[in-house]
Order: sequence, then structure tokens, then C-alpha cells
Amino acid sequence: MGDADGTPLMRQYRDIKQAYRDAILFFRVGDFYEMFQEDAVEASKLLSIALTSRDKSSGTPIPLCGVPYHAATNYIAKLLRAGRTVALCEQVEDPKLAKGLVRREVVRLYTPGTLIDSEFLPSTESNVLAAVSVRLRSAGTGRKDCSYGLATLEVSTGDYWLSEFHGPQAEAALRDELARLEPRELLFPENLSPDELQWTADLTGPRCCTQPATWFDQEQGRIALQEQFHVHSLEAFGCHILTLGIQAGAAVLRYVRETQPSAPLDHIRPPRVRQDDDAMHLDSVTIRNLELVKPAGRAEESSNQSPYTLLGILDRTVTAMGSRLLREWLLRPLVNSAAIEVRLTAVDELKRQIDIRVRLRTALRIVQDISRLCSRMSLGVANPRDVLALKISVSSLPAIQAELSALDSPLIADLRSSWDNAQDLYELIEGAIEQEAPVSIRDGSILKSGFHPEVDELRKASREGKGWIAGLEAKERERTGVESLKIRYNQVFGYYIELTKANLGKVPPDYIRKQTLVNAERFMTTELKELEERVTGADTKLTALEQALFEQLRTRLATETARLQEISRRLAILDVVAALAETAALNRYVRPTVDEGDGLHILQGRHPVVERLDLSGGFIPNDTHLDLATSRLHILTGPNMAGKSTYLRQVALITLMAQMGSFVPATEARIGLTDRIFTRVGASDNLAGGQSTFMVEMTESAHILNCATPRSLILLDEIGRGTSTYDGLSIAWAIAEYIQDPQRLGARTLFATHYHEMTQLESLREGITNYCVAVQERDGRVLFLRKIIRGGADRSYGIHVAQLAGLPDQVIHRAKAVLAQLESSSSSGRPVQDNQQSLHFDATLPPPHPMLEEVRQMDLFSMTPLDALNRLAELQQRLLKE
Ligand SMILES: Nc1ncnc2c1ncn2[C@@H]1O[C@H](COP(=O)(O)OP(=O)(O)OP(=O)(O)O)[C@@H](O)[C@H]1O
Repeated sequence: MGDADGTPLMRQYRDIKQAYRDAILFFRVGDFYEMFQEDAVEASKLLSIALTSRDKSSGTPIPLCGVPYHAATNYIAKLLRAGRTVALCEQVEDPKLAKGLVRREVVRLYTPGTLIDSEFLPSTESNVLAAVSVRLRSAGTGRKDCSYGLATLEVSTGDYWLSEFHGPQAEAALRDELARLEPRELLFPENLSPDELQWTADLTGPRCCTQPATWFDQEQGRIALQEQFHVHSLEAFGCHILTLGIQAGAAVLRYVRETQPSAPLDHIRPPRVRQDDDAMHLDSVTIRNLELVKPAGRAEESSNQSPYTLLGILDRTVTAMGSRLLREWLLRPLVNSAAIEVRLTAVDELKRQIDIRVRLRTALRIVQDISRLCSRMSLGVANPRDVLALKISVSSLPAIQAELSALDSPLIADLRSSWDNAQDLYELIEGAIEQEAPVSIRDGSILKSGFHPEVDELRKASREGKGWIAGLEAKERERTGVESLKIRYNQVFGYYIELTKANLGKVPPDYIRKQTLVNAERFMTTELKELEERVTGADTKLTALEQALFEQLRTRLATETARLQEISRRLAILDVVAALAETAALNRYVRPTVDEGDGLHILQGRHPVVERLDLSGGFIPNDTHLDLATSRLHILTGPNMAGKSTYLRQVALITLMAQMGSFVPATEARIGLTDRIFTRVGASDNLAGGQSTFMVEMTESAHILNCATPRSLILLDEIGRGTSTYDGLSIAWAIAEYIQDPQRLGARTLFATHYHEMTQLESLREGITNYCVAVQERDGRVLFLRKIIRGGADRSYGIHVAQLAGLPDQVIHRAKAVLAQLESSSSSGRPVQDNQQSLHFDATLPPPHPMLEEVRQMDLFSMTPLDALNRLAELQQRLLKE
């Protein structure tokens, strides 16, 4: 900005903007937030509001746009959605009392990861801020490996976690964790080398921002954490050895402090350490492939309600905290059979106790987002409605407690013990806050009468004062004889007497003229002035007192954060358990057995999402019997569209549901604990990451073979499809052998393939069993039976599917003819042609490669050895070029 507008206001603006260059600065001027210069140009476009300019007459007017202060929230939300951050600069002193220019300060920086305002946050999703610290190590081989520290904080609830990732799989593990957490904003140090930045390669979700390296300093970080949680050592939290985690943790805290400078951060809970082996490991590919929280191809769709995701099917929670917890249970299934049993027993109990379940859920429906309400109290932004929401929430605690008393499963007994009804907090709020209190604390009428004597007195004075003014109006009407005389009030003049032009002849001499309008004149009298001072004096005092008392109450409630967070935790678990029981009852799920064995036995299993779709013939259930010793790898063949992928996913989803503590869609299920589920399903390009379909397929397969253990469940759907038939078949074959071999891996695996040749593996390797999806052929048409049976399919029926899809008849006929030729050539011992080569519709079969003819015609006896070698090199060159 030049010095075109050198007014004190613009100088103040420039000084403040200097410190918030990356943000759009909302600069409070009276009843507006104004934006200037490039901010104005950008914001006016993003917000579709008019762009004007300040000081139009000068040679260099300053671009300007503005939004009314009371509507700012919507505009801020819009800018955040557009990926921008907003610095909110307020007038921090009363303009009436200011000497000269009003003081202004940035009181809040709105960034995607630090939001606390209910207007911006979807209640069912966590809003996570994350930071990553990195340490580069050169392995002996010259390879460079990194270790990572990760800290996450949900500012709106105070949940704070630290973790670390080491070893050769550290980067993959970090990426998977980020995929699970979906942070909105991600911080990392600004001085990282390209090697240290590798993990950010194809991050697309969060807003990434680099921060000074000093924010990630280990020693300073440790001190910052100790100060934040008032301890001398971090040992009590079990995180003292996480040096990288602490570095990231400190950066997160620092960022929150920078963005919310005026907020005390007492609601942040002490750090908890996330262990890698606490939960079943689900990588980002599996989360996506199994459509756990987001439907494929609709990644942006809100997920808890989506009928196309497992979360959408399972989420019958009735509270926001419950909904968020269910998501967490879903993305972190347990790996400890005793802990799973505890959850299942509670779900079982609530499934059977229908009446209790119904009443419990009714009581829970009243509960609001206690967790976020507490944070708003602590951060000093809770308004009177928030406090009322807290009251309503705790009001249902006794009813919930009463329902629990009849239940005795260990989990519920545990939740019930030392149950806190927070009756004192209920009474505190009930005694203080008016039922109809307004949203804003500046609007008054917050406190109940009887709560504070001075408030009552001021209210009386204000009421009486208004009565006096009404009395004065009547008196003046009588004195002047003007019936239309009115005493009115506005912000600028305060109280005044208004007379229409027609009555100006009747104005008494003691009236002092204040303002002339088109049709009326406004006056003041000494008596009115005196009354006004009494009335507005009482009103101003009243508003200030109510505000102060409300803030006191809010601070008092903030001291109860730990207690309320515990209540919130218990309610969330109850809500999830009751929701899982409800879903189990409505969807006819059964209780699975989860044990330490290595089998996976499902009777009449169903796909929880597909079975809910409107299928013409209904969903056909299928059994699964995998066990490590005798039948660990199933080769599944069958036509396209037969239901192979659905079946594969259903086995994974049932396993996952069982381990999260949910009942499952089957008539019986026994699940041997699974440490990880791997999926390689379908083709997906990663063009943004510069990888072809085949490369993605191979990278994912490599990841599986490197990371799976004998306790893992692996789903492979059409490995090798992205390359030529022989390449693909060979790779698929070798992968199956590798997985089947207990010396190398030996994990429970479902392998769906189009390569019928793979069915030979059953007789060649132990532990491999063939299955196929049954079809019936009638009058040249294919009927899908959706039933998985023993044995291998002998054909693909791809052409039939193409016909169903509506390819032109000529193409279908021609394809059948080509297929017949291909089949006869392969049965006569000639190799099947590579299916990547184009088939010409006017030729019979592709002609032999022209180079063969050249070789055939070579006269070797008239060539010198050198000639022959050169010729060979030339042929090879040409082949390579092809
Ligand atoms: N058990 C089932 N009962 C009823 N309908 C099913 C069943 N399994 C699958 N379907 C239906 O068949 C459709 C195709 O299933 P799926 O995608 O699993 O086939 P596929 O064999 O994997 O096909 P492709 O090889 O072409 O990928 C599904 O969208 C679903 O509508």
C-alpha cells in the first residue's frame, strides 16, 4: 500500500495487516468489518459483494469492501471454505471513551484447524489440527529414512494426542494415520529438505502451512508442554520419551495460541499417547476401498448420513459426541479380544433390553454437544444459549442413570460407577440464566430475577424510568394540546420530543431544538434530559453488570471442564453402544465370536451396505471358511458383475465390524483376531501423484506383501489387470504363491481373479482353495446366482456383461467370433494373444510379428559373426522401441 491514504486509520490498518499478511483482515470500523487493498479485491470476489474504494477523489483510491458486523460469521465461513484464513480485528476500547483513534487488535485468527464455533463445525466430524516433526536418518545402505512425530489437537473438544513413527514403514504409517484423522490443517517446520518432505507428496486434504523451526524445538517444546499442563515432568502422561512427538505437540500449542491470542487454553486435555498396536491398522487405501466413511467417487459427501458407507449404515447415534466416537471406533477396531468382548456384551445387553434402549436413547437425544460446549466455556466464547444447552444436557443425566441401574454388563457397570449427575451445575445455571436468554451477551435480559440484588434494582430503575418517560409524554401532550406529540429514542440523540411541522406553532418556549426533519422537528427539555440520564444510566449499568456476572458464571463453569468432559465421554460411549444395539436389532445382525484363533468362519454373511440397496432379487448371503492351516488362500473366479468384489468386501467389513464391537450381518460369525486388513481392489489412477493405474496397483501390492503378517486379512481383486495378460497372470500367480507360503507370509487371503489359469494353484500348493460365483446359462444368456461355491469358473462371460451393458450387436457378434478363435488357438497349443494388442475387426487374428519374417529370411551362413551380432542388436533396438 502506498502512502496515498495517510489518515491515522489507514496507518493503523497497515500496521496491523503487516502481522497478518496471509490472512484476510476483517478490520472493524463502527458496525462494519472493512477490508482494504488486495484483501478487498479478493474477498469481494469470493463473497460476491461490491468492491468500492476509499477516497475516490484522490489519484490512488484504495479498494474497499465491507460486511456488517452481525453477519460476519457467514462471510467468514465462506472464506474458510474457499481455503482462506481470516484475522478478526476488533475495536478494543469504547469509541465514546477513546481519546483520538480507537485502539484495534486482532482478537482471533480463523483457520480451518482451529475452529471452535458451532456455526463452522459439522457436529458429527472431528476438526483436527495436526503438526508433524521429522528427523532424517541415513540408513547404512545410503538409503535415507525418516522418523516422524505427530501431534493432533481438536481445539473444539481439547482432545490432544501425540505419537511417533519409526522404522522402514514410518512414512506409510504416518500417511495412514493422517488418512484416518483427516486433519483440516497440518503444520510442519519450514526448513525441511526434499527428503524430509517426501511424506507430503500427495497430501490433498488438509491446509498445509509451514511454521518457524523454532516452534518445533525439542527443549523449548518440553518446557511449553510442562507449563501448559502445570507439571514438572511429562512422565505422568507417558509421553516423556516421545521427543519428536513433543516437538510436534509444542508446535500445535503454539499455533493455537497465535490464532486465539485472547483465549485461555485450559480446556486442552493432557496429552495422550497413541500406540501403533492399540488398534487394527487400516491404511488409507483400505479405508477408501471399503468405503468406511466416504462413498467412492463422492469423497466430499458428508459421510455419517451417507447410505453408501459403513458409517452411514451403522450411525444411529443421537448425540454429536456419540457420532464422533462411533467414527473413531470404526476407524480403529480393537485387536484385543477381551476388550472386544466387553463392547459386544454391552451391545448384546442393550439389544435384548428393548424398553431400556428406547428410553435411554430418548434421554440421550436431549444431550447437546457437551464436549464442545465445555471448550467454548474455557475459551470464553460461550454465549447464554450455550450455557442453557449445557443445563438441558445435564438435566437428562438422572433419567439416564435410572435406566443404567437395571443393566449389568461390565462396560455399562463401569460407566455407571461413580456416576455424576452434575446436579449442582444444573441448579447453578437454572438459578441464574433466563429461559429465553438471548444469544448475545450484550443484549441484556440474561439473568433471572432474584439471582443478583443489584441487577434487580437496576431493572426496577430502568422500568420505572421508562414509566416516567411515558408519564412525561402524557404531560407534554396535555401542556401543548398536541395529541400526536411523541417521545422517542435513538442511539445518536438519546430521548427527544417529536412534533410534526403542522404543530410547530404550539411549541412551548422551553423546548430546545435538536434536529429538523422534512415533516417534523425534534426537541429536548431539561426535564427530559434529567430523566434520560437516570434511565440510560441504569440501562448501561445493567447491561455491563449482567455481562460481568455472566462471564463470572462462565468462568465458574469452565473450572468444571474435566468433570464435564468425563460426563461427555461416558455419554458418548453409551450412545454408541445403544446405537450399535439398535442397528443390530433393525438390520438382523448377530453377535460374532472374536477369538485368538486364526480362522474366519462366517455363515450366511451379507454385505452391510449392498444388502440395504434396492436389489431386485434381494441380497444373496454367502458363507466363508478361511483358516490358516488348511485353507488360507481362496482363489475366487467368476464372471464380471457376478458379485466377487461385493463378497470380498463383505468378509472384510464383517471382520472389521466384529472387532469394533458391533454385531455383524450373518447368521453366525467366528473371527480370529485380525491385526490389519489390506485391500487391493479395482483400478485407480493416481495421475496427480504421477503414477499410472498399473503402477498404483503394483505399489499397493508391494505394500501389502511387505507389511502383512500371518494375522492379517488380505483382499486382492484382479491383480495384474493393468498390464498384458501374460505379465498380469505371472505377477498374480507369483503373488498368490508368496502369500500362501507360510515361510514367507501365510496370511488369510481372498483373491478374486479373471485368470482362470490361477485355479491350477489349488492342486499345486497346499492351503489354496478354489471358489467361484455360480451362474446359470439359459438360452445364451447368463443368470447371476450370486452364490459362492467350491470350484473354479471356466469362463469370464465378459461378452455377456458387455451385451447387458448395451454394446452394439455388431460388436458383440464380432467379439464372440474373436473369442472362439482365441480359444481354439490356445487349445491347439498356440499362445493366447496378448489382450492388450488391438484386435482388428476386418482381420481374422492378428498377423505374426513382421520381425519373425525378417529372422526367417536371414542367410546366417553368409554373415560374419560381427554382422550377425550387429543385426541382432538392431532387432533388439527395434523391439525395445516398440
Ligand atoms: N450377494 C449378492 N446378492 C445380490 N446382489 C449382489 C450380490 N453381490 C453382488 N450383487 C450385485 O451385483 C453387482 C455387481 O457385484 P460386484 O461388483 O461385486 O461384481 P464383480 O464380480 O466384482 O464384478 P467385476 O468383476 O466386473 O468387478 C453389485 O453392484 C450388486 O448390485
